[in-house]
Order: sequence, then C-alpha cells, then structure tokens
Amino acid sequence: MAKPRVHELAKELGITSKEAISTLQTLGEFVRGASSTVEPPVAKKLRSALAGRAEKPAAAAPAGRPASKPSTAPRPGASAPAPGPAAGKPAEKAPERAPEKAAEQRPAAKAPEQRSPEQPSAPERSAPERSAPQRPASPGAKAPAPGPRPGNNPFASQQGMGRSGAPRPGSAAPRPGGNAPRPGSAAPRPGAPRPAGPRPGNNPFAAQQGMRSGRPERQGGPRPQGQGQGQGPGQGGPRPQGQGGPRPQGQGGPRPQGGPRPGGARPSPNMMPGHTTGVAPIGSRPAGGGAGPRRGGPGGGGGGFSRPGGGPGRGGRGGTQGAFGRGGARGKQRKSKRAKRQELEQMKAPSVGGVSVPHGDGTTVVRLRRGASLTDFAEKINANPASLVTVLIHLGEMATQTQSLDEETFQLLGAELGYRIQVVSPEDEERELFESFDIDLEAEAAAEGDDVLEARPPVVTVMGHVDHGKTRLLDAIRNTKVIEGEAGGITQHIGAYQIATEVDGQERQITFIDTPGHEAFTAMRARGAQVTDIAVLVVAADDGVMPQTVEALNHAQAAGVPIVVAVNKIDKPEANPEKIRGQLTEYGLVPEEYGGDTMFVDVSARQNLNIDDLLDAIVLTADGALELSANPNKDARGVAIEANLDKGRGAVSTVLVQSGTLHVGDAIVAGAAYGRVRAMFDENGQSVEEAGPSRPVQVLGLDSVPRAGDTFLSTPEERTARQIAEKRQAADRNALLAKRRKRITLESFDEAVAAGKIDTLNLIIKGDVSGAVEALEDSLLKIDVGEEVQLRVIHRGVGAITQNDVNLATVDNAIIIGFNVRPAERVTELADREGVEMKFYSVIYNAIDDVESALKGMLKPEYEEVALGTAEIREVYRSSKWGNIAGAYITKGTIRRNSKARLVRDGSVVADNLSIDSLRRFKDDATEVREGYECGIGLGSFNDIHEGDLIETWEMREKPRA
Ligand SMILES: Nc1nc2c(ncn2[C@@H]2O[C@H](COP(=O)(O)OP(=O)(O)OP(=O)(O)O)[C@@H](O)[C@H]2O)c(=O)[nH]1
Repeated sequence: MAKPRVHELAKELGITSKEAISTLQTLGEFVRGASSTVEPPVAKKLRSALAGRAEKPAAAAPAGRPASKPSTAPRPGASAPAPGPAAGKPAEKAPERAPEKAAEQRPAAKAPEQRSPEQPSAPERSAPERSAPQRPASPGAKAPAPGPRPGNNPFASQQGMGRSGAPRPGSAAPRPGGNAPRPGSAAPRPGAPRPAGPRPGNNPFAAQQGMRSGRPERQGGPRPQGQGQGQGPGQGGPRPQGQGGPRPQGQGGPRPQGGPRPGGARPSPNMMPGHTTGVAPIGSRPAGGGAGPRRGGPGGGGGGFSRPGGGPGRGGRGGTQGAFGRGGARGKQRKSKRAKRQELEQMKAPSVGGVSVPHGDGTTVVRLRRGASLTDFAEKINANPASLVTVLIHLGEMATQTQSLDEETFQLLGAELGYRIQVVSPEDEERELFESFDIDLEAEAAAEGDDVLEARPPVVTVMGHVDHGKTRLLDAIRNTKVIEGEAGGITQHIGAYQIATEVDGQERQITFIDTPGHEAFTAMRARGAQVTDIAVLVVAADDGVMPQTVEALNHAQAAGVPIVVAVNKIDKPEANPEKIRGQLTEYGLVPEEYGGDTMFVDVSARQNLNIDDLLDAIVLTADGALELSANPNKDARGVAIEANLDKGRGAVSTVLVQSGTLHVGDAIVAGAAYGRVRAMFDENGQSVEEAGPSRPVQVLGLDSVPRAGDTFLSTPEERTARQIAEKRQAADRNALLAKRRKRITLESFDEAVAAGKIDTLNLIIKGDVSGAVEALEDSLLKIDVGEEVQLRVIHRGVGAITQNDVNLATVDNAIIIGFNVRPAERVTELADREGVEMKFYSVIYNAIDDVESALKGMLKPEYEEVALGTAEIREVYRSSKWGNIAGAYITKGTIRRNSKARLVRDGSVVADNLSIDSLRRFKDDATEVREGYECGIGLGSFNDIHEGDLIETWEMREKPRA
C-alpha cells in the first residue's frame, strides 16, 4: 500500500495540511511538510486522533490546535484529560489532606479543578505564558501566533523540546520569556497563577526570565553572568580570548582556503543554530572563499569548522584549530567520539535544550520541600543538576543549581520533563516525617476520647504596653503563689512557671509564660507553636490604652486567644480604671459589667492587690471559653519555651508539656535537638521525675539548644529521636537556602482567592498619625466587594513598620500598608526574607484604590519598558532556509535571547514587537551577548533587515506603585 502524503490525509480528513502536521506533532510524529509521506500506522494514528477530537465539544478543539494530547505530561494544574492513574494515585492520600487532595480525585468532568492551590482554574489562567500549553483552548482565548520557543527553534541543531512521543502541547504557544505577547496582544495576565506579583520568570513581558521576584522593592537588575550553566555565558557568552574579534593575519598558519578571514568581523548564518555544516565564527569565512556560507564538503578545506558534517578536510590546514583555538586533528577525533557517545545517549533519553534529562511519564510524582533547589530535584530524578539548569534556561528561567526555587518554577520544569511536582509545606513535611516513624500526632489526638482526656491547667501569657507592669505582675503572682511554703519560693527563672490557686474551694493550677510581651508570643506562633490559652492584657490605670496595648490586643485576637484585662497600678492616686474599660470597649473588649464577655480585674502588682481575683478570672475564663484537656498517659508532646547553653550542664531547655507525661530517662527530640532526659527541674530548682500536661519543666540532656517555639516529643527509642532530629537539621539547612517565601500580595490576592487558598485579606495599617490610620481603616472597611472576600484589619498603629508588624504579617498572611511611614531598621530585610508585602502610600485614596482593586480582583501590576541592549547590524546574511540573519555588533547593554526587540532604521522604528529568536556567538547558541561583542541574531520570520539598522531590545518590568 502506498504511503499517504500529509496533504492527502488532510484532504481525506477535511482539515488543512497545517492542522494535520501540528496534530501529528502533538501525537509525537514529526513530518517535514505537507508533501511528506507518513507510514500507515501514523496515518491511522492521525485518523483516530481526529476522530476522537470530532467527538469532543467544538470549543475544546478549535481549528489548528490539537485537542488530544496523548502521552503528554500533564502540567500540574492543567486540565487533565482524564483521571487515569495520575488522578487515581493521589486518592490514596486523600483523607489526610482533604481540601487540596480532594480536588485531585475528581473525575474528568471536574478536570479544571485539578489544580494546585496556587493555580487558578483554566478560564482564569489566561496569562499567556503559562496557560496556553495547558489548555486545549479556552473559548474565546486568543491563541498567540505560532512561533518558535526555546527548544522549538527551527534553526536548532537539536530540537530541545523534542521529547520523544510527547511534543509539548501547544508548542506554538509562547513560553515564559519566549514569545510572550505584548500587552494587548492577549490578556496581559488576568489571573496569572502567581501568588505574588509577577516574578521574573513569569513576567509575560520580561525578556529575561530570571528567578528574581517581581516584588518592586526586590527587583533586581539583570542576572549577572555566570549564574546559568550549560547555556550560560560559559557557552554562549562572549569569549574574550581569541575567539571574538577578528584574527590577526597569519595566526593559525597560512590558510589558502577557508581559514578565518582576518578582519572579517562578520557573522555568518552558520552561527545560527541548525547548521550542522561548518560553523563559521565571526571573522571567518567558509572554505572555498565563496561569498556567503557554504557547506563544506569532505576535503573542502573547511577551515574554521569544527563540527563533523562541516566536512573539514582531515588533516587539512586551517581546521578547527585556527578559528576556534581548539586542538587539531586529535582533539577533533576525541570530540567526534564524544559527540557520537552523546548522540547515542540522546537517542536513549529525550533531550530538552540540548541536554538529556530523564523524563517522567507524566504521572511520576516528585515531592520537593518548599525552598528546594535544582540539585534536590536532580537528586530525585537521578539527573545532572547542570542539565536541569539548561532545561530551565530553555524554559525562559534562570537559576543556579543550588538556588531555592519556588513552586511555580518547579511546576514548569516538572511539566516539561513529565513529572508531577508536589511541593510540601514544612507542616506537611513534619507530619510526613513523623509518619515515617509511625507517629501520627493528628490521629493520636483524634483518637483520644473523653475517657482518656483529663483537665489541664491553662497556659497564660502576659502582654501589654511598656512599663505598664507586666514583669511586676508576673513577679507578684509568682511570689505570692508559687508553692507557698517551699523554702525561698522561686529560685530561678526558667521561662515559665506554674502556680496553684484556690477557686471555689478547689485547687487549680495556672501556668504562666514568664517572658512578658507579645513579641515572644508571636515569634512562637510564627514557628507554629500555639502555646498560649489565655492572654492577660496589662493596662496601667494611670496611663490608659497605649500603642503596644493595642498591638498586644491585636496579636491575641489574631491568634484567637481569649483576653483577661488586668487594670494595673490602681494604687496610684491618678489611676482611672473606668477610663481603661471605656477605652478598651472601642477595641472590642467589652467588660462583663458592661454586658460584654471580657473579664477586667483591677490590680496593683506593687501592692499585691487583687492578684487572687485576677487568677480567679483566668480560671473562670478558661472554664467558660475553653475546654482544656489532655491525655497525660502517653509519650510527652509539647513546646520548647526557652533554652540556653550552660557551661557546666550543656543544653538547658525549658519545655512546656502539652500532652502526655515526660519522665526522666525519656528519649526526646525538640526541634533539631535530641537526647535523653538526664534530669528535670521545676521553677524552684527542685528536681522532678515527671511532668504532665501544662507543666513547664527544665530539661537537661539535649545535644543542642532548641529554639523557643520548637515542638518536642518523646519517642520510645532514642534512635527515633535522633533520626527525627537529623532530618530536621537537614530540613533546616535546606530552608536556609530558601531565600524567600512568597506570601500574599495585593496583586495576587484575587488569585489566591480563586485558588481557594484564602477568602480574607488581612491588613496591618501603620501610619504617621492616628487620624490618618483611622481614616484609612474606616474607608477600607467600607469597601463593599460582596461576600466571597473579606477585609480584616488585624492590626493598626502609629509609627514606623516594625519587626513585630512583619512577624504578625508572617503569621497571619497579612499585607502591611504604610501610610506616610517607612519600615524601621532591618525591617525591610525581614519582610523580604519572609515574603511579606509592604505597600507604602502618601495619598489615602491610592491605598483605598489598590485595596479595593485587590479585593475585586482587578489590581494588575503596572509595567514599564526597560531597555536591555542595542546591536548594530553590520552585515546581513541571507539564507533561503533560515531567512535573514543579522551579523551584529553590540553597541550598548546586553542582547539576550528571547528578549523583545524592535528594529530602528535611520532613527525610525521599522518594526516593533520582534523577538531575538536566535542568538549565536560563533557556532554556539548564546543566552546573551554583551556590549562590545559580535553575534548573529535571527529575528524569527522578520527578514527586512539592512546593514546599519539597529536592533533594540527591551523588557517590561513591574513598576513599583506610588
Ligand atoms: N504604683 C505602681 N507601680 C507599679 C505597679 N506595677 C508596676 N509598677 C511599676 O511600673 C514600672 C514598670 O513595671 P514593669 O513591671 O517593669 O513593667 P513592664 O510592663 O514589665 O515593662 P517592660 O518590661 O519595660 O515592658 C516599675 O517601676 C514598677 O515598679 C503597680 O501596681 N503600682
């Protein structure tokens, strides 16, 4: 049977040849053109694919875009074609992670929901750079014109993206950093799947898709050279030594034919990818001296050609040596072998960006820790990290091997390589870590019924404004109450203490955290430790509600901790406790006597007045608002409160047992520290043998010092404790590499809402005067955006933005709004590190506008054009196959592959919206070429280039808002 040709098949199937070709490509079959013949099985494949497509709704497969994506690695978050094994797999894990995982289990009909929480659903994901390859097509979406993308370069000698059998769906779609449409050409980025503002690497306009954040204050300049590997400057960058400029005459020996033409600083089309023939560097001319490029035949004297296929005459003069400064025949031989071996390897493994990387089958799940690097990923898939760097560059992202990458980048990379990436949060990881030791704290807690639970004392933190008497109050409570009768009372400060008081004839215990202030409280919360059950807010009756009173109150409320107000210093003549009650009512703390539910107690810490009443109030609040119970009959679990290194005793840590009972001799792990409890002491310095729930106790025996807020647990075996600690140590090291955790930003708020991650925009407002803060808060709270989203001002205050503000924002995922204020010292760094967004305004309406837009999902980042580099065209090389190639000299800045470009002739813009489709330096593909060097530039299908024209490149960068 005669093999059918593509156009015949197309005709038969009633589609255009182009469609047939692209469908075949999607099916993993490469055909050269419409007149190419295809094998009968391939024809059959096409027929059945199109038959399948015909059955789907028309909207799912518009003309020219293949609907089915067989064997295509589903991009995470993409609308999965069917719940095959990939969809089925996560189901096994579903019960523990209900909200996220449940989505993964849904059947195909719900496929658009199968996305990672960070990725909006398909209709919202119209950000061209990410969504296009994933969606069959969203109705009405404007598909960008097909064009080459990294790895799909028609010039490329190696089709980087050519995964065997699995061409990328929508290969015509732009890649990040590739042919991203200009603003207006498609939706700029509605609902782009980023939680933070557009980051480089995800900026639809950016030419350089680096890993830097798009956060305005962190925007960096272009990535310094040398970060990329493989395709980085090492290969593509300018080579100062002897390769760039014209060779002086006579070097390399006489070259009757084919040697590099001295002085001929002219790039040739051979620089462009795809030329497997001799590659002429700038300054060299192909053999034969003919004008223009020519394929060197065997013995053609292809001086200056290093590649096999260039047909340099073996042993002929003017071989690779002269032009490229490389070895002669021997080197060439070696290289040839190497090339062969590489070819062989490449045949075995699919290649992306010219490197072979083990590919997954689209369902292979790779779990990575938040903040993981390419090296971590490489380890999991048994790949060379340097190859992953190259692949990433081809995807328009730049990263070093050890740089921490965010989830989006891993998803992008995973989708390209056929892996399903799961980035696990520290909490998940902790859970999994425990699970791997058969410890399931949640299940353990859930299984505890009333029969095993016993009441436990409340744990109290004292907070309040400076000098309102927190320390004095804690001392007063301690000195009057701590196990009265014991010699000397409390002898040492261990970070927490327990007292006994009598309420309604019953002895009740209360545990106080001995570090007053909300800073420690929030720092612990930031570490995930919810230690406090009740907050005592100390307010001096002679002073009133002060900024830190409000701050403390906000912190407690944000944590959902009930508050008891201690109105202190009532011994002072100017004390006015009633005023305090009135003031706090404004903050939602309404005294019981006014009909509210907050207990206010007037005390004097100095004179020990009403301390018992305060303790009663604490116990009553605990009884009324909380049900505090724990199972004392199990291995101890709790939190480290304080720790220090004692010269004589080693690591001394105070831990608060939250459930179970800790005994001397138990193996424990606290954070990354572990050991066996050698001895335990209470707050009186008395040695104790065991400590039950809510009991603070000083522990000796850990190998290192845990941090305040680190959780601890005792394990049946010391080995387990050690292994857990070691894993945590490793995790901590990795986390250090995580430069930044992205949190919520105003720009990404609607995406986070759409992804179901949040429904409340938490704000912290800091201003220069209280009137402005109030006015801003009032106006913000009046914004009406319906019921799906809410606005919550979790803290407001006057003065600079402090570390505490950032800590609170970290814990509660809030955005800080600074009105006529700036961050205090080192706060910017902290915010930067924690990924907390701070927005600064001097016009109240701008702030209101931004917040309103964010709530309505309309706030889009603003971009501005930033010039990157200019190249002057020195010569034009015409090729019927590749189009016109500009031999150019870079006069300013840096020219980067894939950056947006315009052509300027005699001062007028001849063509805009071009892109540097190919960039070559000598025979090598270059990622970028710097000022003062020559290169070959291909502008894709744009051919109207003349000598003397200027190619200007630019990128759109996010503009900081005023
Ligand atoms: N008259 C009177 N003075 C008090 C009372 N409580 C505390 N003070 C005094 O107020 C001052 C501040 O008390 P601290 O306990 O240090 O206050 P603090 O809130 O812990 O202060 P910081 O640790 O700086 O935040 C000290 O001089 C105390 O003696 C009280 O009930 N009556």
